[in-house]
Amino acid sequence: MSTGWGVAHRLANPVVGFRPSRHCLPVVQSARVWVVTWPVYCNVKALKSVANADTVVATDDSYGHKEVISVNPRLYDYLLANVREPEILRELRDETATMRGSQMQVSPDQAQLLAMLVQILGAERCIEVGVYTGYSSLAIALVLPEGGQLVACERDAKSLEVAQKYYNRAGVSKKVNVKHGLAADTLKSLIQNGESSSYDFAFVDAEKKMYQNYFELLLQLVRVGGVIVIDNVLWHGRVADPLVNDSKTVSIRNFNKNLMDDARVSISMVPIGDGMTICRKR
Ligand SMILES: C[S@@+](CC[C@H](N)C(=O)[O-])C[C@H]1O[C@@H](n2cnc3c(N)ncnc32)[C@H](O)[C@@H]1O
Repeated sequence: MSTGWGVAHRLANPVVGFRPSRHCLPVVQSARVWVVTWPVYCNVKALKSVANADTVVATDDSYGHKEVISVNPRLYDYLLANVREPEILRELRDETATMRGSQMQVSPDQAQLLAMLVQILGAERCIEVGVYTGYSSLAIALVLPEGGQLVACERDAKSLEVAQKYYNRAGVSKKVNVKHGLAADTLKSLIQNGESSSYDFAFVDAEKKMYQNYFELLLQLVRVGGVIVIDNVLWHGRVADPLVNDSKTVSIRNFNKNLMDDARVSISMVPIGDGMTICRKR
């Protein structure tokens, strides 16, 4: 289990603050960047007011006076200190932090939630769309029973080399069926193979504009009661900003709206990492 959270992790994760020097404290959270100077950081009163301003996001009537909080850097550090991250995942995270695209990796708290869902479901057959260097897939594979299977879809061979190395090191390579290629093609071929309704759990974390496509294919592959988790549904907060209308944001926004109206699944949008929606097939 890890005991500390290094700069590498902080740089790799979009919701985590990081402290590169004693003189400034840049904080990246939900696409906003603040710079808090060191004297301010050291001033407990000032820090408290920063924390209060950024932590409580709603107490008004429209939320029934419920105090709704947002995760600020200090609180997120606390949250991370309460994640049980297996050593092998920490090592993979450290190695990935030196690589291009490391910010794409799910955060340790997200990986822990995925593993928890797999365990609650008693899942044996899983699919991941978008493996990168394998952090989330390894978190899933580690909790699969002997004989469990994870179909891991990824188009980038170089990333898969790293993932495969860690599957081997963790002793889970028998549980991971790596599919190198376009994820939609892999999912279609599973359906053609007669594997519809045979999967318990799926995690989607690849091309954002393909989310609706992946979802439709996975809905065929997952059994009734099975779960599909979609990452990046809050898209750095851009989905909620009507002034942001780039194609990826619009695509995720439309996907979220379609999901709201989709009677085939129960849904829960969770503000963890960059936002995840958990869908249970009805
Ligand atoms: C956000 S990253 C996945 C991160 C991974 N879940 C983790 O936690 O480490 C997205 C990955 O999806 C892959 N990808 C994007 N489009 C794809 C596609 N059409 N088919 C297969 N993989 C794709 C990218 O190469 C990238 O490695």
